[in-house]
Amino acid sequence: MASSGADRTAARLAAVPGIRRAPTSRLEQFMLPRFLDAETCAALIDLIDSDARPSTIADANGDAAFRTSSTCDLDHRLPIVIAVNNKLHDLTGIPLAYGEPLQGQRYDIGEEFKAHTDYFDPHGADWDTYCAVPGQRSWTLMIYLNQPAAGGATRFLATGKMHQPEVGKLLAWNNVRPDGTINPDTLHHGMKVRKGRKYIITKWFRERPWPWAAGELE
Ligand SMILES: O=C(O)CCC(=O)C(=O)O
Ligand SMILES: [Fe+2]
Repeated sequence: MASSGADRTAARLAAVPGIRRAPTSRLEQFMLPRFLDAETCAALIDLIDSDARPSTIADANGDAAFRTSSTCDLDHRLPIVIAVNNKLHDLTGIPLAYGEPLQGQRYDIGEEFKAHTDYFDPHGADWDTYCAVPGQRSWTLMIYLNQPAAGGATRFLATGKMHQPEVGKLLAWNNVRPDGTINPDTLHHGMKVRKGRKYIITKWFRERPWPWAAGELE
């Protein structure tokens, strides 16, 4: 089977001018300021506001307050979404076919996404539903679209680092280890917004191609 190339993404990212790698061997994680320009971020915020629904999680854990944000499925046929997807593909070297549809997330005051990992539990009840075809998630690419007046940092528990939202800033991390097993050291917390609103977009790549309909990515 053709590989997604995700195992080469860390080396590729490490060579990007201005990128910073987390100084740890526990996970592959990077931060790149100003990956998207302010105009693109503002346009994405408008799209998210036009079509947001309550966020959900796989393998429900009984905590109704675990993820309290809103989610927007961004229409991949829109020119701006095509442009952002292409940029993420160029950055990671992972072909577009391996990406889930791009999503937007919005957090109002008091909303958060408690400490979690983005991979699916291979033994969890929802594995077949979400992973039978595309397989496990590999890389997460997350971009802050704005800077809320207070709160909304993303905290990685393995590094102790709190990443502050800034317009266009990108975070990237590999949810699996080089041997393909899940990496629990990717545990992270989208912390409560204290003032204002927080907007991000997220792109998750998979081990195998996403079941896009024929011609959908052209
Ligand atoms: O909002 C954040 O800072 C984190 C978001 C996140 O972890 C996710 O969407 O999986
Ligand atoms: Fe996450």
